[in-house]
Amino acid sequence: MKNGGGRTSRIRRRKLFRSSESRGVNESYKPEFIELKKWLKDRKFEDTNLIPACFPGTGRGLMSKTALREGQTVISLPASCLLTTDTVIRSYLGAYIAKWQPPPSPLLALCTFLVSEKHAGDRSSWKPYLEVLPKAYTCPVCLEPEVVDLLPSPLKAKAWEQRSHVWEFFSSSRGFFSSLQPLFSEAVESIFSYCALRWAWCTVNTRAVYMKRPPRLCLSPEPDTCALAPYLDLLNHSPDVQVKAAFNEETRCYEIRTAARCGRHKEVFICYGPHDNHRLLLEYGFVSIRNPHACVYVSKDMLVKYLLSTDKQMNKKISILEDHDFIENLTFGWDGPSWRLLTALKLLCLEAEELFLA
Ligand SMILES: C[S@@+](CC[C@H](N)C(=O)[O-])C[C@H]1O[C@@H](n2cnc3c(N)ncnc32)[C@H](O)[C@@H]1O
Repeated sequence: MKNGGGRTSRIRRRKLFRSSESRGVNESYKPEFIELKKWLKDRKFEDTNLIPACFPGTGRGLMSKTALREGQTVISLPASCLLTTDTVIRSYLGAYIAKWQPPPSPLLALCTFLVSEKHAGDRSSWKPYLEVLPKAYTCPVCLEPEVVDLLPSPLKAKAWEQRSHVWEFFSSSRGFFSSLQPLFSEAVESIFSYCALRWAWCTVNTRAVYMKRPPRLCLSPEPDTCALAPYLDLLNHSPDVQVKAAFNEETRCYEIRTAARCGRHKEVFICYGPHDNHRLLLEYGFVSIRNPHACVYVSKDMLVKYLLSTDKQMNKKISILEDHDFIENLTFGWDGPSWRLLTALKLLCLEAEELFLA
């Protein structure tokens, strides 16, 4: 048909739409990526099959230059490119960390290094990496309070918890920041401000890869598991892909292997975990449209409102659920109610005599 309303043209349009959905615009010509590639090369990173690109659905990410086979290593980043607590302790901050009591946490060490290097600007040997990091984030801690209040519960409560957690992280670190004054000509309060620390916290939270480091006496005993991996951290999340990601002790590289084939000029994804959209927004500041883990939360208030308003055993039933940690994370997913929700509903629907037998 010539008017474009027929079946063939509908199929063609659908195909075109699908391919344009994943088609990225090459960004490797941008000065910040040219500098980053040079910096990585100096640290023995061998150019990969990937190039930075901007995608209509997911924003900035990495695109395959060639088709990728199943099991192929897509990126292999030498240890010298990774930013870990080892990097921080070996730096000018090491002596100050070693002196400070109680010892700073691994997270505080990483965040302090990021803020300090960002402040150093052109003098920082990490400048090419810092230049490609986002200037701002969209995690709830960065949103206006009025926007946080529009989030659905229980995400709203978790978002407020995140804001107090980051504020507390900042307040409790002020003493340590003061101890760094000899390193700077400006007042540390203006360098290690709340906004600067929040930016560093979001950088680590949204971009770090998992890499377990042995405990160190100069750091607090919290798990030391975060490493910043320049360039590799441009990979976006898809709930549908499977990859193998780990530090290879033999090659001394952090490696990512595909578990399935990937076409040429397609966005290459990794999976950040089987997260629902609440968790993705909270931890990474985005939601995934076709998320198989998406779910709707059913709150205690909703259960009480629709099930129990006339039930004389209501308080007892609710307290049983609370005692057994069954009042939170009750969800409906694509397949219907979760096992937790069904279990809670079964208990809430028991007759009085059944409840005493239970
Ligand atoms: C590890 S970084 C990935 C690279 C990032 N897009 C960038 O430009 O630097 C993680 C961040 O990328 C974004 N992101 C990751 N996967 C996404 C997706 N499927 N859709 C939209 N944004 C995504 C989120 O902002 C997330 O916090």
